[in-house]
Amino acid sequence: MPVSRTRIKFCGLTRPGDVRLAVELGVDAIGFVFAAGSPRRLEPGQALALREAVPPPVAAVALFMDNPAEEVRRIVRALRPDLLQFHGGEDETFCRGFDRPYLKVLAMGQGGTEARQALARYPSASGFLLDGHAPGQRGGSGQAFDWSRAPAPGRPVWLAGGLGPDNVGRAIRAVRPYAVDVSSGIERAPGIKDGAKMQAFVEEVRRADRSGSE
Ligand SMILES: O=C(O)c1ccccc1NCC(=O)[C@H](O)[C@H](O)COP(=O)(O)O
Repeated sequence: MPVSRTRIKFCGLTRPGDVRLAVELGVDAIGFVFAAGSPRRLEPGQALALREAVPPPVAAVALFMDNPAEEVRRIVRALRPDLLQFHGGEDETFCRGFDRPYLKVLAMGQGGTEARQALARYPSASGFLLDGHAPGQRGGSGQAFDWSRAPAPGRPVWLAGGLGPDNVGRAIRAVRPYAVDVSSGIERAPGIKDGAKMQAFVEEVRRADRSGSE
């Protein structure tokens, strides 16, 4: 039986060495944060150097949270990201306005009951990233949610929120997502990734995929 491969996204990288290690470890996507107030937020010049360290087929993901459209346009022009990720109250018209595929984030934390309704509001979304924070909160919070509440939208689910080497195997078995996404679970400080945790996370995802095919 072929092994189904859970894709991996590392998010909130700020250092070239961490990007190089992520690529060597074989992750499928690397997220760069432009959300205001994030300790992982990048300045455009810094982001360009990091983006250039991401070779195809690894996807460079630009991440926003209610950023003004002109700022999103400027970053898309400069970085040429493969995928956008919208974490705030951005509606379908806004999200599809940058000529790039995008993920819409659904906040699944306490009070996040609108997830299922939200699926129908983003018909052009390439997929949905389910995150553990509450609506209106920033991501990168290390908060998990009850995976049994994960919707099955018929489009790729990127599972996030409080994942790490210790629980990502259980998360994969519970949700069978298209991809898993992690930020604080592979860090020693916000934006400062830990190489050993990065490697352990990838190994645990591969282990879960192998056990899923046995
Ligand atoms: O990472 C941030 O600082 C951030 C700030 C504002 C909005 C979103 C943010 N991160 C988005 C991500 O895709 C994170 O990887 C996701 O929320 C999971 O984070 P964690 O629970 O720390 O693994």
